[in-house]
Amino acid sequence: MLQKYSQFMKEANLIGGEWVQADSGATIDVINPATGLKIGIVPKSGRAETKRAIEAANQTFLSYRKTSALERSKLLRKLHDAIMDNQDSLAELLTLEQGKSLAEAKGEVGASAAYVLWFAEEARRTYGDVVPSPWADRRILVTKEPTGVIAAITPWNFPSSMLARKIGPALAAGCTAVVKPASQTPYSGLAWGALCEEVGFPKGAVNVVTGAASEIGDELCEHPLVKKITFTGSTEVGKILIAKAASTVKKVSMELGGNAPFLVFDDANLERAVEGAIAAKYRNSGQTCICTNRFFVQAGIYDAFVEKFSAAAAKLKIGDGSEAGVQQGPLIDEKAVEKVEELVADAKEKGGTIVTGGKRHALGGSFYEPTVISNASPVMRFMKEEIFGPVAPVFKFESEEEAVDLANDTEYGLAAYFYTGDLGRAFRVMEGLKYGMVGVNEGIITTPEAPFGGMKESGLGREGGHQGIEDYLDTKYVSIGGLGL
Ligand SMILES: NC(=O)C1=CN([C@@H]2O[C@H](COP(=O)(O)OP(=O)(O)OC[C@H]3O[C@@H](n4cnc5c(N)ncnc54)[C@H](OP(=O)(O)O)[C@@H]3O)[C@@H](O)[C@H]2O)C=CC1
Ligand SMILES: O=C(O)[C@H](O)CS(=O)(=O)O
Repeated sequence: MLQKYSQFMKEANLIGGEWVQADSGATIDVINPATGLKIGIVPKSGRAETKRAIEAANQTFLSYRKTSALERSKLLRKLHDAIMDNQDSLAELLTLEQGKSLAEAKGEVGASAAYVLWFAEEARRTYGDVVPSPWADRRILVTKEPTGVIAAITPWNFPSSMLARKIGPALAAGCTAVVKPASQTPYSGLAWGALCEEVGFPKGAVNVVTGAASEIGDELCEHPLVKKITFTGSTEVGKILIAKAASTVKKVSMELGGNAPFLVFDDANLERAVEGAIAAKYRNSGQTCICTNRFFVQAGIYDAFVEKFSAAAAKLKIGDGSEAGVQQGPLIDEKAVEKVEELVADAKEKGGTIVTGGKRHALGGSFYEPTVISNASPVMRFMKEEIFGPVAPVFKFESEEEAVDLANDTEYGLAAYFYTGDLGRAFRVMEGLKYGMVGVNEGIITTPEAPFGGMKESGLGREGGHQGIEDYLDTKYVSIGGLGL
């Protein structure tokens, strides 16, 4: 029987409105992480195809930039509706290539639509200014104009919603885009091209190329017609892109790695804290940049928290994300599991206690048991390294000051969470944490209305909120004389 997702499973690249193969005919296999089986292929494009995509995007930009904000807003609303009308198919495709549970995949597709709807509204609010002139015979205007062709490079962990946070504001502002999805999860990115085509965005507005990351990346970073690079992925790759983008002084938005702390104070609501901890740790099998990486629990509540938290983790249903009721899918690949195994072994060598999990799941492949490790200590690699897997080290602390110092002891600054029932403590800790996003008594905080982004080496810029469209606009100051005033 034809699977619902097949209509979106594009085994081609979208360049200037045409679905094409790589010039060389080379392809990349796409693997289902739950089964290890090949689900399809995509073109292995390189610099030449990327150059053509950039030129097509620029040709379309010359006319698309002149569309009215209202026109762009209406197109984005149609895109929102198309995503929601196809939510089940897009979610099936996402689970097939990324492995997350269908429930989480549907949630991610819903988030994609929500970001598009938000930017459909923001499109009509890119206000400028009329400034009181210091000259009686002149008038001063400040206007906002679309930046131009933007390049979007996205990771495998949220292959749909990461694009929503880039394509949404770009199209809202009047920009056009060249997209490079992650090679392990290309179909959700290619589906964006199909959806934009379906709702009537002009050919060349959104171009999607798959293939050799460094080749495509180099062309995107070096081509003078690309005016902005927006990237979500590792800090390591982000630094490469920032350096390469400097050659043509491109704007950059970077959503990079994280090392989220999760503080639980003695005065916290324990049930609420455990519920938030499960959500903040095990979403997408721990493979999100804002998943908790380090739990810090005050001494008075430590044992009770570890007991309840590990019991809840042990109950999570592991399996193929396409199966009903599954809460935890596989990790993205064997390399990801090996990294998790290294970090767990390091913790055990340094005195950590495995309370639950701590090994590969009986299902085999890249399935790993939800894991809780007590007696965690700052000498463990968890303290500095992003786990990107379903492993929760729980550290103990005594004082509020110690907790905030431990939480801030990292070069990252993306998301942080803490639970307390004390209002004064809430403000002291919120203001003391050096993170771009803070959850207070909440473990899930992402929403289109709020600016998503980090401090320090977690990145530059914000996605979502009214801030999210600013990076796709150029500010122009106009001084008008000769008016005979
Ligand atoms: N701050 C945030 O919002 C998020 C941050 N992340 C971070 O990303 C990491 C996990 O995601 P992962 O996909 O492995 O990250 P990577 O940085 O390895 O890859 C992200 C994207 O960059 C591409 N890429 C890799 N090397 C280059 C290059 N030299 N030039 C251009 N593009 C390149 C990849 O292509 P290809 O797939 O072909 O290699 C992929 O599309 C973690 O550190 C996580 O914290 C992830 C999601 C969100
Ligand atoms: O890639 C990620 O980790 C996402 O940014 C997490 S979220 O936006 O889905 O919360």
